[in-house]
Amino acid sequence: MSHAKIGIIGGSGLYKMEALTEVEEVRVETPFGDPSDAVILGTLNGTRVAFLARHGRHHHLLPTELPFRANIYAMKSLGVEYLISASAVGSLKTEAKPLDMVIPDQFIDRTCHRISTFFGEGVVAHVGFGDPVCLALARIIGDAIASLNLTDVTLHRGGTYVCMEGPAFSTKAESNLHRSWGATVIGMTNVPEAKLAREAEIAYATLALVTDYDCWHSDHDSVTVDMVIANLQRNAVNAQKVIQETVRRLTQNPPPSEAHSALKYAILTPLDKIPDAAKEKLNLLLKKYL
Ligand SMILES: CSC[C@H]1O[C@H](OP(=O)(O)O)[C@H](O)[C@@H]1O
Ligand SMILES: Nc1ncnc2[nH]cnc12
Repeated sequence: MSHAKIGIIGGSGLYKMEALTEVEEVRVETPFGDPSDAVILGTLNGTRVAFLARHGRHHHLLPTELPFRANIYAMKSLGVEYLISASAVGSLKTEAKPLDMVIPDQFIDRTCHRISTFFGEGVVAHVGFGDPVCLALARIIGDAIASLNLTDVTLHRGGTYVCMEGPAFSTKAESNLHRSWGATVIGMTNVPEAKLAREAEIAYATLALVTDYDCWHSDHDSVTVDMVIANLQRNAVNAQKVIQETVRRLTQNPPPSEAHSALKYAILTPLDKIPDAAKEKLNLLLKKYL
């Protein structure tokens, strides 16, 4: 059966993992519809991983259109316990330069058209999200970057990722507002994913690849799609090296994660009052508690 403990969601400019061998393409059916694309199962230095192109391999889905629930459910159904998100981000701080890598440890949610929960329809749950990424996984990604001594890349451990709705980029007023909040980077995708991963008890962390200075920096042009993709392409080989090294470290030493028991005290509805339809739809997430 198709199975992988480690999942990777590749964002803008990272549509494929070149180093995968023994590749198997799986179309996963979920109660939440189709994922963004087929999940690519492959082997990375002896470890089976599941890779998904967040916007589809041909980048046909807007951030608002992403089937976040289907994507996370698909990863869960393949057995994923650790999920690495690779994402293009704009920088909100001078010191985080294009080509740098940031491992955020906080998020600010500015989305307004996303469904960011598996719950509802008779079952209520509130997961803890004070630490929105798995700090153990974040540390491993940071250690992987540090060990590679990548030229022209500065690692920033920690930082706040603002998740905006998009698809238009920010205005200068918004960009300066986000800066005044002390945020480090901005993107359009990671918060719904992180919330759903937490509900699915998957440890989630982000490798944020800086592609631009958004639109606030007087010495740099405002962000354009060309700029994002050009810088991401310059960094795609490095990003894949980081993912490979992270997978190697995770395989050698999979850390305990609080995310793996996130639902333990989160479900409010008495189990015997949860409607059968909801129990069936969410069986994959709820079965260990039923
Ligand atoms: C192509 S620029 C805007 C686009 O890039 C980022 O995507 P991802 O997080 O999937 O790498 C950003 O969030 C926007 O979706
Ligand atoms: N400046 C920016 N704003 C939002 N998402 C981005 N992705 C890459 N750069 C971005």
